[in-house]
Amino acid sequence: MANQSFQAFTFQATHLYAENVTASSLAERFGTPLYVYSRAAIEQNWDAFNQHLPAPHRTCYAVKANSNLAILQLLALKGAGFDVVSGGEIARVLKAGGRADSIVFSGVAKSKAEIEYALEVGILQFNVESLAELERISAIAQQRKQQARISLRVNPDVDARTHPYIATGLEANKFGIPMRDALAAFSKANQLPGLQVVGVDCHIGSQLTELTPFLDAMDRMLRLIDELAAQGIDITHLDMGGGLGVQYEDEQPPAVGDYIQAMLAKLADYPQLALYLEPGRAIVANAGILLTRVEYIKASQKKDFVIVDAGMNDMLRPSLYQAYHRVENTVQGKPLITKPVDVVGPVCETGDFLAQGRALAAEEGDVLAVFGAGAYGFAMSSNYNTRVRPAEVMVDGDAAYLIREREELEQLWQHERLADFKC
Ligand SMILES: Cc1ncc(COP(=O)(O)O)c(C=O)c1O
Ligand SMILES: N[C@@H](CCCC[NH3+])C(=O)O
Repeated sequence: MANQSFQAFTFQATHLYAENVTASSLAERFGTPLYVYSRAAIEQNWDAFNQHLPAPHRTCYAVKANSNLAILQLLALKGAGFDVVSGGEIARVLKAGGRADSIVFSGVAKSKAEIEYALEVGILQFNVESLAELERISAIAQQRKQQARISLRVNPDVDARTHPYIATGLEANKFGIPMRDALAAFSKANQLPGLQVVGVDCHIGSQLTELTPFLDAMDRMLRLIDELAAQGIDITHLDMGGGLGVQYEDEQPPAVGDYIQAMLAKLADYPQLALYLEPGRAIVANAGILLTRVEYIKASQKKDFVIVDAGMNDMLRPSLYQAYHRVENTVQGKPLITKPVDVVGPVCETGDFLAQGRALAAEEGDVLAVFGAGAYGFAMSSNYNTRVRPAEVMVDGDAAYLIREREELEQLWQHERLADFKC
């Protein structure tokens, strides 16, 4: 609960509110499925990081968690930095008014064109994931008569104790350079003419609910920084990535302040080091819900199916990770369905569910809210089954801004062409 002092989505009497607006009025006005975000919640989550991590430290919001332009705009107005993983995300940040020199560029497969683009616009630094990438960036920077600022992402081989699909800090994962090769990699980077080595980077996974894996990884990074100093390579910042978890069900993740203070305490003997963090989920997850309307109720022997108009194409986390998201009727007070309920979508996959085995009150036409949908919700949506992706709305007090129009069918095949078949 520690990270949830502000509750953007609350029941008042029988109705769910998003800030000061009822969820049912939003569903009526904008249609469903609909992602709804709270400006105040995003700002409060951001402020928690910013307040505990003053300059020269930096918070770079991980754009992949939710890349809607209005969300990036809001964070840019608050002075955020950004962590990106593609040229597309760089372009989004710039389009939303973010500063190029606040961008760190992560990711294992940066293309030549993306590196060119990043150097062209003048990003803050590259988080480099392999020796081959070091050489590629150096060569491109040299051709452009530039020096690229780089951090090397080191894989500390620490168990993040999270879902295996979102753990990234084990040697078996594709990310970063193994710890045992790190010294050699830094020494190589230091000799490459197009590079300026500035940092050490690591990111061990997402939805972490304990401090210990972060602190273990940090100890390993600080030992490496000592060894680098002994070799004459001076590091000016340590990027510990993102990964702080949120409460979806009954997890008790550390509070932002405790998480940051524990890390800053480890820097007491390193006055030259700035700490960078790249939170995604912790900024937006609990600042968003997904509204979906009940199409049908279908009874079966052991359980009932509440069939809704949002599917795994709109919200993939339950299907992909068996992730738990709280689901509630936006109008309370109706009797519970007597059997356990699976909330399922329209997509033709058995794995198309938003919730399983729940106690729920629902009738045809009701609007349900899926909580914790602000991170990796719309961002992982698709057009599978030729379904248009949902609209997105940002609520700010009494006001609701449409920040993404619902797609239209014609847009789904606008880049397809009928072939000129010979009959
Ligand atoms: C390099 C990097 N930084 C930051 C993040 C953001 O992670 P989270 O949303 O868990 O804070 C990720 C995603 O896991 C990542 O891969
Ligand atoms: N997509 C994941 C998080 C992945 C983080 C990316 N490195 C989720 O929904 O939980």
